[in-house]
Amino acid sequence: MPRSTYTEALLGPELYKKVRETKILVVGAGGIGCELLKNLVLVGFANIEIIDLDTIDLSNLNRQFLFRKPDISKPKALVAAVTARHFNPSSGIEIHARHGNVKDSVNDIEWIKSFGLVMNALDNMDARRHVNRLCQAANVPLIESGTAGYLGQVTPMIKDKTECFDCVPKPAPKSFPVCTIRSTPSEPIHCIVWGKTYLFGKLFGEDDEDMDTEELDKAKAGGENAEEIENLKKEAVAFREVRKNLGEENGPVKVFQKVFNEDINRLLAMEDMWKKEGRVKPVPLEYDSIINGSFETPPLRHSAPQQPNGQTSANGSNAKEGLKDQRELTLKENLELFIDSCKRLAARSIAYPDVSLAFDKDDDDTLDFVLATANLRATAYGIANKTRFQVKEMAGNIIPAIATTNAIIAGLIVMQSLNIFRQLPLPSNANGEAESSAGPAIKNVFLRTDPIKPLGFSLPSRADTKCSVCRDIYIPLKVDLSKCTLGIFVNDIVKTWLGEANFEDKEKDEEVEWTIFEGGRLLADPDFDDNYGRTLDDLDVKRGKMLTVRDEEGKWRPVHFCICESDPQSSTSYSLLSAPPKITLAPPAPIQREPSEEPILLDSIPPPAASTAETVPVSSSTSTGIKRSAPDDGDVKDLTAEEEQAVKRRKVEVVENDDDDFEIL
Ligand SMILES: Nc1ncnc2c1ncn2[C@@H]1O[C@H](COP(=O)(O)OP(=O)(O)OP(=O)(O)O)[C@@H](O)[C@H]1O
Ligand SMILES: [Zn+2]
Repeated sequence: MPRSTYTEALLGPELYKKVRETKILVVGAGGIGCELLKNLVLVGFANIEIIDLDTIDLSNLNRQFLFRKPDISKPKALVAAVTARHFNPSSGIEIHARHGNVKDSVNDIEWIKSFGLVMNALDNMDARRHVNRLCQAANVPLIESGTAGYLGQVTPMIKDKTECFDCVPKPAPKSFPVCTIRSTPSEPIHCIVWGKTYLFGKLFGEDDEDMDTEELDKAKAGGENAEEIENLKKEAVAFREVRKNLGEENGPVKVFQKVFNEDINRLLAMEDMWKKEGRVKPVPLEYDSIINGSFETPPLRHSAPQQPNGQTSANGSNAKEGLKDQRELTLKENLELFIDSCKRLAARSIAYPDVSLAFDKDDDDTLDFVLATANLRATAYGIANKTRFQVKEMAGNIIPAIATTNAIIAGLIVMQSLNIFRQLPLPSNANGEAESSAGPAIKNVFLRTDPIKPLGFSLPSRADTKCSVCRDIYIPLKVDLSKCTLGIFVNDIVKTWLGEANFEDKEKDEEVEWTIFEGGRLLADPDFDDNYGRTLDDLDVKRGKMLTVRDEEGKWRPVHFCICESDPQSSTSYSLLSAPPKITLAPPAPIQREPSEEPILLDSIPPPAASTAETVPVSSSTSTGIKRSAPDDGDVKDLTAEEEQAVKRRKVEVVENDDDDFEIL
């Protein structure tokens, strides 16, 4: 009996038909994407497109199980599609795999409209935002997802029914004041950021004098110590000298001398700096005495176990024990590693003078350099040292990725996709009637570290009426970019076609004045028609971009014309597919979120050991139990100390997750 017999019996003929017929898009073939694709194929989704820009890396293999060692360097999407098909070979499943960026211009509104549902399995904000806007513009339901260690979430986003990805502001990337990083560090992370973004850049990165001055001027304008900023400017100039001599035999020792001795002495001379409460004066490091073992290590500012050899251990472990990368280096070892990694990097800079080096957690030379510099600086400031493993995790912004979490989240995505199919009508049946059936409510689902209640859900919030993504108006515009001028666009499309739209609350004789933007570029306004004679091509308005039209007064919501490929049959330079839309008023004030929109934990919770996708209840029965806030975005979540401990204790498979979203500085 074919596999589909059971699925059809479970889902019922109506839902199963939707599963078979709806074309779906999976964006990302990484940790979640691989699990998801396999699930979709097993359930019987028969018309799948998957897109991923990346190729397979060795570090993906421990959790992206559709890939094997011989697949390394091959496109993820292509390999994932070939492997996943074997999970359900008999059912005529079509998987169209594409190796490319979802942001490519060919992936325009017309393309996204060809899908009945989109599922994101991404790892960065930028791509998520892009897909969200496309889906909102095209009115295609999106299921957003993310994991961070043991945490995860699945969030359906449906235009006019739920909030979108951009309705909720996202936390700004973590950053530290310039002076904390450059002069007064107090935590290991400050030393790591200094080594990775400052010292590394100064010695081996692009030497951008203007950017340096700009950053320092900004810090000064922001109220940071003016004298210190002037000193830092001088320091930047001195670096240029040191950098020139880096390739010489004693170049790295000179760098050490400057950075860990002279610069620290210079800082100590600034008496005022150390008067501030809580500031701990650093101790200059001395090359010779560290090498001959006579250097007296400064005490730690926060008490931590002292090793018999004078070395301190951040975690209390013996400095000589443990796995190679999980052992703390001695001060002398850090110094030797600093000199050695400087030599290796200098040799690379000399061999390829036109290529500026960049920190990469998987590049041993750069990681060794950051490890050694961070620990030397930490020692000078009485801050606990970190192991290579810890520095790699912190400098590489690594959030442990756990295969099981990805698998659970992928299962929940499929459950939610079935809920969406139950709730939403299919485009139309043969008779042109919309098909829909009632079913369990669409929910946001959260995977948490609470062993008693690992799964929680909330009913989706309404869209924020001020959201500039999902509340705006989108119109596909098929246009021959080489023929259509901005003048035609403004006069024929905006003033004439859009001018005939039904504007909410428009006075009889009210004149609307329009401003035209592409992204952040102003192309035209009532007093600026210089570009009218230029074609859209000439103005770099390409397929996949949007021409945004705003009324000068900001009374109505903006209208975005989404540029699509022109119709080859069309004799005109553009074609609009519909009548002008209703132009609604822009909202007057931000809305207040209602307390009832807080996440609610599930009433019936599956036992932790059995918390698989199949055991997640999908009934709409809700509980008014304990309320907890959900992670706003799985992939930007910092693990708490408790969660970090849990990761270590359970010795789960911990793998690297190069999260593009989270930046230290
Ligand atoms: N703009 C984009 N277009 C297409 N695919 C994208 C885009 N941005 C990210 N991706 C893909 O999304 C997937 C996310 O998967 P995941 O979070 O497991 O990251 P990863 O890169 O595979 O793993 P790691 O970062 O730990 O090495 C990746 O395969 C990545 O290539
Ligand atoms: Zn929104």
